[in-house]
Amino acid sequence: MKLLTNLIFDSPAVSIFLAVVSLFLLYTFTKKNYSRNNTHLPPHPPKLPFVGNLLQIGSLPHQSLNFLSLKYGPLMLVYLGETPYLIVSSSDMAEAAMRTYDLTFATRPPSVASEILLAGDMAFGPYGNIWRQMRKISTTHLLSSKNILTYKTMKEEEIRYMMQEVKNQACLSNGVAIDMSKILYSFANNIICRNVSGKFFRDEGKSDLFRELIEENVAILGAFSFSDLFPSLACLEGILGPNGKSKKHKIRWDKLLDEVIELHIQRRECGDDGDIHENFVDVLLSLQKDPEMCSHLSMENVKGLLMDMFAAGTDTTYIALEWAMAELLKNPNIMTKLQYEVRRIVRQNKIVTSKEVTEMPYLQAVIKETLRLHPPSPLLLPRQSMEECNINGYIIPKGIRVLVNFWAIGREIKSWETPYEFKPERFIGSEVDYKGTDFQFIPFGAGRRICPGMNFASSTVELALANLIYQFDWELPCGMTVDDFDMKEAPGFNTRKKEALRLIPKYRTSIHG
Ligand code: HEM
Repeated sequence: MKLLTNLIFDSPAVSIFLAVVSLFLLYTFTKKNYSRNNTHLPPHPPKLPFVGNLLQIGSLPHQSLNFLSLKYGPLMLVYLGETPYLIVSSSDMAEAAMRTYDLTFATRPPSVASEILLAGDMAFGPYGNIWRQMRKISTTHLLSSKNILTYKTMKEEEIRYMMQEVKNQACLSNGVAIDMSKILYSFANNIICRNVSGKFFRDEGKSDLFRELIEENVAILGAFSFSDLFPSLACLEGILGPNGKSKKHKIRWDKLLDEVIELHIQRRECGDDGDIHENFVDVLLSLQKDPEMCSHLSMENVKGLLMDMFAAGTDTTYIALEWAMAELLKNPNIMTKLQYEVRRIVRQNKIVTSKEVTEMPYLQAVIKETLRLHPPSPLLLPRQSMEECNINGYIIPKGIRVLVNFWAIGREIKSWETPYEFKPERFIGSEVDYKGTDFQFIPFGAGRRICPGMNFASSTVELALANLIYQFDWELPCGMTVDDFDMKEAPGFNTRKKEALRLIPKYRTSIHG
């Protein structure tokens, strides 16, 4: 044997022959492998080594991705750093991903920031038993239609607070425009604080701290973390900082939530459980005592769920309200039509009630149109494939991260006539709804990860908007015309308005007596 190897390697002719054969085999093998792995992948824009397509993504990622998809198609790969993302930009492709392959795409990709910050939560957690259990708790005990009816009174109370705030600021400002963005943000924050903590949340005096922490959450979770984009350099994250920032932030959240939970435990021990069914903390503490439930609901899960409600519920509600008001000011005819509907139905009261809102189809159409043009989560929340699948002839590899660009889908010419126009009438007499079955309109997502706060959010936005336009007439700041009114989005992964919404509210004396 030794002789044979010596013969082969000692002979120049044989060596050359072997080298040529090896090179040929290597070439065909790599070529075959390369094409097997790549020919059926969705197309992608040309990319640079290491940074991939990052330089083609501007400060409004959903808009940059929409622009790229017009060239590369509704199913394309984009390399954000080293990491490939599947970008879904049409209703058909969204339906394939979120209905046909609902289970395949039911998980969220791991992310260092969310793993630190939202350990034990549901919204960013992987698909599996823990997620299923928490999802059941949210949909059955926190956000079901029955629960939402229970929250009706507290919502109406929070509306009264907001109206009073508008009134106070209008008095103080002496006819100068007031910062409505601030007021709407406080309202959205207070609604969630109230639901989480109950009627005592104002006495507890934590809402400002919650607001500060939520703002920081948006900054941390709303950006790609370094190690998500460059997994090969993940070890640098500790040195570069974001990791440490998430850890410090998590400590502040833990301290705040521990204090709130402790206050509730003490209050329950003193027998003061007046609104026990009306706040998430008490509901979750009761469930923990339930023998069937306790093994599934650790304190970490309770805190994770509470953080989810803040993180997922505050900004989104505020953004929807802010854009609805902005579009109404930009389109005075639509404002007049909506005011007419609201004021026709509500004649006597000082406040529009949740019941009256259900009789206002144009109001609902205005909100739908707002969510179409200004979806608060334009790329929904990221998903990840749990196995390889085939969509539209393309191989979608296992483990790929997925972003569904609803900002693009809401402007698809094949589904929406004059898609860039704000036209609530398109929803009048139309069956199209955001419940997750009409894939041209999925501002709350679809499939098993659809937003569980959808009904809670829509009833809050409807009630708030109806009251704002029922109780006040609105004007732009002095000297500003509709054409000057800024409608740009702020940079980032949500669609906050760039400029604060500054408006002049005018009381309707007829209802204020
Ligand atoms: C206008 C307001 C809102 C919008 C537009 C919105 C939108 C969304 C979207 C797009 C998703 C991802 C769905 C998917 O992956 O298919 C989501 C998930 C979620 N939302 Fe909302 N949301 C809103 C309000 C709320 C509220 C008020 C709450 C709670 C109080 C809430 C709680 C959640 C939770 C917990 C998840 C994660 C669900 C899961 O992963 O299983 N959302 N939301």
